[in-house]
Amino acid sequence: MIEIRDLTKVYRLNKKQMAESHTKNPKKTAVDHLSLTAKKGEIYGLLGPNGAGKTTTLRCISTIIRPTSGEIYVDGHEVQKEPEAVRNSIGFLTSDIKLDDQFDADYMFRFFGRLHKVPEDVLKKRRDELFDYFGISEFAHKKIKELSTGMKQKAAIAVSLVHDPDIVIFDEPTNGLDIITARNVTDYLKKLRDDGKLVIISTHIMSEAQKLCDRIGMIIDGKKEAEGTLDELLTKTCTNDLEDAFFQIYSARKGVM
Ligand SMILES: Nc1ncnc2c1ncn2[C@@H]1O[C@H](COP(=O)(O)OP(=O)(O)OP(=O)(O)O)[C@@H](O)[C@H]1O
Repeated sequence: MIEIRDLTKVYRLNKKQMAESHTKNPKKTAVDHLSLTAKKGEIYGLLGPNGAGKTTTLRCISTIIRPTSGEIYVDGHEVQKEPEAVRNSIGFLTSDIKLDDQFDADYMFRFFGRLHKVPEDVLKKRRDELFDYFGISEFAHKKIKELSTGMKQKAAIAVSLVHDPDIVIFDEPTNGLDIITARNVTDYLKKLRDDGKLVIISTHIMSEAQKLCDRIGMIIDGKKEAEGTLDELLTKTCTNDLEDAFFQIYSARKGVM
């Protein structure tokens, strides 16, 4: 289970970032008093526009960055107090963690498996299963730098799952993938959910959230503006699809459109 209580993350901007953002304020609040709970056996989607604070939230859960305030519990372990225990129970995929270009997928998989202390026989079984499923075997010995975007993403997904984590946190998992590979990935996320794991993803693709997620949290300007199952969100907004529901919530928040 993941429980976020009143999470706030404020970035300190350098001069260049301030100039790029056309602001004189050196502080940027990326996540603003956000609370949510996600449980095993569900796919929870963080849905929001660019810059809403989705990646920042996932990076705080995954112990990559420290919250400014608030608490996050991952299977009962608080991320700042017990980061090791948190890292052991999660698999994290994000575009800013890249596999080393000089190595191949097979090497990276085994390297991270050993880092997570996965026994050799289990590691081989996991490798066979994941490489088969994602069709990685045929390029397992090519250097990462020689792989296409989709191949890299598939390899990164397999590596993030090497230790069979109970909680899978994927930041925009289908980013850059063609529809066949994207379907492959979302089907695997459903399988993980059906195996009783908690899957939490971020996305700005409405159709993906609509089809994949059991519950959705809509994030705008770092705040959770709505949360529920697809049916609950459609009922709440009197709409027929998630895109319309999102626009309604977005315009209520921004006072536009
Ligand atoms: N390291 C950083 N330093 C300063 N500001 C940052 C940093 N990382 C993110 N931000 C800012 O925080 C806000 C939230 O960014 P974040 O990446 O969490 O959004 P997001 O919802 O994941 O967006 P996207 O869908 O575009 O990936 C944005 O305004 C972004 O510019």
